[in-house]
Amino acid sequence: VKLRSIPKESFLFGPSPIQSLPRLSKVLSPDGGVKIYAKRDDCNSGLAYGGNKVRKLEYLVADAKKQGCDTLVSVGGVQSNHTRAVTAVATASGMKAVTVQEKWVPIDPPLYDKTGNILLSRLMGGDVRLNQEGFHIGHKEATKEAMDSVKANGGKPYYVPAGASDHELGGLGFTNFVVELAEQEASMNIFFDTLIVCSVTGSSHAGLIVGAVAEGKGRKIIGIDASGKPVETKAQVSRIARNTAALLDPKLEIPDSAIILDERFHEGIYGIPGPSTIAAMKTAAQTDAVITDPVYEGKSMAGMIQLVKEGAIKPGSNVLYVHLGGQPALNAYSSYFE
Ligand SMILES: Cc1ncc(COP(=O)(O)O)c(CNC2(C(=O)O)CC2)c1O
Repeated sequence: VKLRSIPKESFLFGPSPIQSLPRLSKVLSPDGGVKIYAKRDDCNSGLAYGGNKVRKLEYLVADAKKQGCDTLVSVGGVQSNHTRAVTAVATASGMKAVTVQEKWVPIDPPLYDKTGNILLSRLMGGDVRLNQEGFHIGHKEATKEAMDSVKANGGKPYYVPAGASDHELGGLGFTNFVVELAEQEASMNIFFDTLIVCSVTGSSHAGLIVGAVAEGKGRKIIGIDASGKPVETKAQVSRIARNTAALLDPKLEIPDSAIILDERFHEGIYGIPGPSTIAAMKTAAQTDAVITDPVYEGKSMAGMIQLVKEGAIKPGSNVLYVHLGGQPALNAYSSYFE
């Protein structure tokens, strides 16, 4: 109830589509024991390829407007989907965007800082500021400088942390995702007992946990770490989940058992695909033409494939792959697919 009373923008087309993946299901569960579907948050909005950040930013942009801000300031890697989404929602809302893009991934393949997400941000007129700072999911010094520069120019900046995650409103988007999912399940007459989601700055995963615990239907949320720093990610997921629960219903307890992060698929480092990521991307693309990216969804797809294959997901399960986006960055990683 409280969730519906919190203001949000309308950046989404409506409920993101739920798609059956029959050929992938057949490959992973030949006896039909496990059925796999995807909820396509990568197709959730007309704003510059949409994705999970657009869903989260519905709440943060409403807050920015309430505060009379005119510029969104945020941070990510060179090929950040998040900073592209911040630029998109700012532009569509008649606001400006300043994005600090750091060297979160220690590689320099052809066109890495010219194509994909950063190209989109520039095309939308974003103020894109590159630096050489390394990866971390926390708050970064360079964003403070960017905030100060906006103020110095008479602007009123609104700070959006990495991934729109470590923010009071960061978990609401994906808590609302579960409400939306339940409505779709009712009309489809199905229940997805297991959700698989990529986890890095953690508020997509955290929001799903809050939604699942609040609805009390025993829905299992399995986060697949892609940060390569699972201790930090798990701590941030836990913190965001508990802060979001407290915001919505002080009596809502998030048990440790609800916070599941599988650390086997990050391939040792954020932002670089390894063999299992590339193989998973090809499996998804070559069964149901589901396109994933080498930084995020390719790693959660690898996680889902392994979890189904090893029998960690019991027969009779309906598994929902939560597709959060990321495809534009593929163009910066073409050298990995030659
Ligand atoms: C396509 C895609 N899938 C999953 C995730 C992980 O989501 P969380 O950050 O909410 O854990 C991202 C995040 N991306 C970040 C970015 O800067 O793009 C915040 C890290 C993502 O873009």
